[in-house]
Amino acid sequence: MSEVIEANHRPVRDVSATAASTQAGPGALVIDHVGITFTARRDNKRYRAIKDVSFTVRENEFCCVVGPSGCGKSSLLLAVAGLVPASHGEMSFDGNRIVSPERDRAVVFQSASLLPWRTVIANVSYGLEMMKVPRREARERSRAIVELVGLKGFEGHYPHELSGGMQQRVNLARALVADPQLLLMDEPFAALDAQTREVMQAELLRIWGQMRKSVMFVTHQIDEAVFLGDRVIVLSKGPGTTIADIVEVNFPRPRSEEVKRTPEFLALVDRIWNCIRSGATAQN
Ligand SMILES: Nc1ncnc2c1ncn2[C@@H]1O[C@H](COP(=O)(O)OP(=O)(O)OP(=O)(O)O)[C@@H](O)[C@H]1O
Repeated sequence: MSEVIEANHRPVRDVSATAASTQAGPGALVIDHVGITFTARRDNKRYRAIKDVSFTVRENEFCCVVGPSGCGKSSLLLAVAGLVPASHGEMSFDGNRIVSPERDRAVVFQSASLLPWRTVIANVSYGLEMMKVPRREARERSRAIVELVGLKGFEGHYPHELSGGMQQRVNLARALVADPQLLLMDEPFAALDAQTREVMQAELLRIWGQMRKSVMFVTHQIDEAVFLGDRVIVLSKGPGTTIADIVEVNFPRPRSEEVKRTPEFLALVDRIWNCIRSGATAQN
């Protein structure tokens, strides 16, 4: 749910913005007192999705974002991608202000949206073709990424010949092939069955371990966030979403499924779950 707002709303600044900006090193994503509003077509009024959110994603960090349905997770991710403007606040990546989509940031959505008339390798190389990368180089880079995501041998397959998990691997390869510094993932495994989802979580960690990108990963699944992330940002209930908690996850890497059965893991899941369930409001 979003909140209708007055036309002249101005955000209140507090100490967390300063903290967010100064702790960020090079290669960091800085989200500094960002708010997001939408103008609804139905009544032309402005509705606030995100009220005031500040956090950083450090270079090479795997940062997960969770929160109640409708709290604005996807909107925030789209804003970082440069696809939705912030109504106030600032966002920067690697020191550059975010105002539009750029090649340093790639997005992976829940739906793979592959081009059905193109093979796996042609889907993956499409972005490079658009960037006018020479054909041979584009093919070589695409082959390497297809292998990295575990699809060696399937280069000539068409999307309809692939399982949902394999399609999502292609989707990931499409995002990675242009070598972005920041990967933005919006519920990428939500449409997969539980077993495939677990496989893909492990695969994503393996790939991330090899490529070491910064990742902002939005999910509904708290255990997924704790399993994957170095930190979990917990957003408060909308409307007027802020940050409810920031949870450090210190399990050693590489992580295996076993960690999910440890008391420490379950305690973190519980902490986040209680925070979301209680409809917590801002502490940070
Ligand atoms: N393009 C848009 N126009 C108007 N309102 C929008 C638009 N996109 C999102 N919203 C509103 O902003 C709020 C946040 O939506 P958003 O999809 O970002 O939340 P979410 O936390 O990702 O939700 P979910 O977990 O259910 O996917 C919602 O109230 C939604 O209706």
